[in-house]
Amino acid sequence: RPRKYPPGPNFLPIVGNYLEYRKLLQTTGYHHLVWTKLSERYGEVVGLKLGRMLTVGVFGAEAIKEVFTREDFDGRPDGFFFRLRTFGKRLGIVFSDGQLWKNQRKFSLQHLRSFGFGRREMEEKIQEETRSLIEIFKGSAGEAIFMHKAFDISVLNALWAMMAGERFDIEDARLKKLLQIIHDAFRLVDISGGLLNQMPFLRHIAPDAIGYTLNKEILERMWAFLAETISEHRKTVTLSQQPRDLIDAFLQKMDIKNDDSFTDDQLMSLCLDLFMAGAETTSNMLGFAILVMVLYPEIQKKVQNELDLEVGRNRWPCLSDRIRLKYTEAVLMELQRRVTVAPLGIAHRAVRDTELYGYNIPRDTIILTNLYSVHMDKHYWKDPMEFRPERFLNEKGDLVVNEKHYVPFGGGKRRCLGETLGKANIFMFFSTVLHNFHVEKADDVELKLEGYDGVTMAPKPFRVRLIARKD
Ligand code: HEM
Repeated sequence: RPRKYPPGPNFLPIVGNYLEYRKLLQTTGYHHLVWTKLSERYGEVVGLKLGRMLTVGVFGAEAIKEVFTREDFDGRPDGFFFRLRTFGKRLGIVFSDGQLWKNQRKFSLQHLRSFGFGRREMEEKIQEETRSLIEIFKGSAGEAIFMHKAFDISVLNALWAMMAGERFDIEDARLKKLLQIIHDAFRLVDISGGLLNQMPFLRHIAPDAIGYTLNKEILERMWAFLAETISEHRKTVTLSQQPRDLIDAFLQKMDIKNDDSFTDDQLMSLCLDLFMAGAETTSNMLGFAILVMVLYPEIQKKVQNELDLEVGRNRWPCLSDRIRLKYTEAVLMELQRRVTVAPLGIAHRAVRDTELYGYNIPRDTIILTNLYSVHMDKHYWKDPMEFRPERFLNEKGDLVVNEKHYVPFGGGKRRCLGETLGKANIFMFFSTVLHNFHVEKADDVELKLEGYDGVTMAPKPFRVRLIARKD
């Protein structure tokens, strides 16, 4: 153990704490709960060694805020698993760091904005998507339909319009398959990169068992899909025309050659990152949102009453209604708290030898911010397991939130880049579905808010019946 490393169980040779971790995973069922157990024993900062990776878990609002606000922790882990996605190099945006990440984050935000991100155009795109999806739902009204991934393509479309200037048909079989593969990829490992990162040599011995084979297959499919889109752009883009989308803007920047981080491999990696980050989280959250409506019919009724009062029956909800739809907003905030779709956030890395809470953190240690522990803090939330939207409303019915204790999108310089889009999509789809339909349970099985484990939480398959509401 490094000197004054955060407390935790003793390391074994080669495997470190891997075996103990695995045992705890079997009993708790979820990676974030393994860490919760360790935190109960060792405190706010817990130090493990998983295979060859020093990995530190950080718990509670205070300590996590410190990680978010200190530059020492702004890095992302390096290693086999992370490089596998980016041609053996450190590329992309989610798992890159240093100057390349800074340039790419700035570029992405600037250009997503110029193609509508956070603006009226984005809302219009989302509205188009809600209309298409509601049409499809109306076609199957009254039937039992699966909801755990019903929003996959719809939420991706607004992002894809800004990135690639196109939308997908909601029934597009090829894309459905691709998104299924992405869901699978997110279930395959946890955010620390799993065994592929901790003991990469195992891929030579047991490539299937540690997920190497499946991982490669998923990546190859994604690359093939993206290569096609990028090559279409390359054929038609010119330096003299206004860029049509983010891919155009990137290709133009490559031609000017004033920044060597704009390469073919980087374009592919950036698209992969944005596509995956944008596709998985929002869709899962909406799946859970519908699940909550089935689990708590009285909350569903209250949301619908508020929609009828504030929006009326003559038009559909829009983003500017949000400030008046306080209860609906509180339901969505409570949802993000209770589900914490990225329970361990996205792994950070100490970029230099540093300390946290008096413990030494060697350079390159992986830091896992346990966002779940912030949202489940008994002292702060009192009854964290309960689904109670009222905790976000004061006596006057106004929304109240303490940013330190509510971190679904992380914080600091690494905070989620897609927050505005994610929130807009969630609000628009949720409110429009409830404005149009009563949501009823379709099967006689017990439904629970607990989802599949992985990099993100995903709702398990469930079906509902959508019953059209009267105008
Ligand atoms: C409900 C929806 C979403 C949730 C809960 C969510 C949550 C998060 C969290 C917790 C992080 C990690 C913050 C950290 O490192 O400490 C993150 C990062 C990120 N998210 Fe999201 N996200 C959502 C939607 C989106 C969307 C729609 C996009 C699409 C553009 C996106 C793109 C990203 C990117 C690119 C990063 C990495 C940022 C960086 O490393 O600089 N996210 N997100």
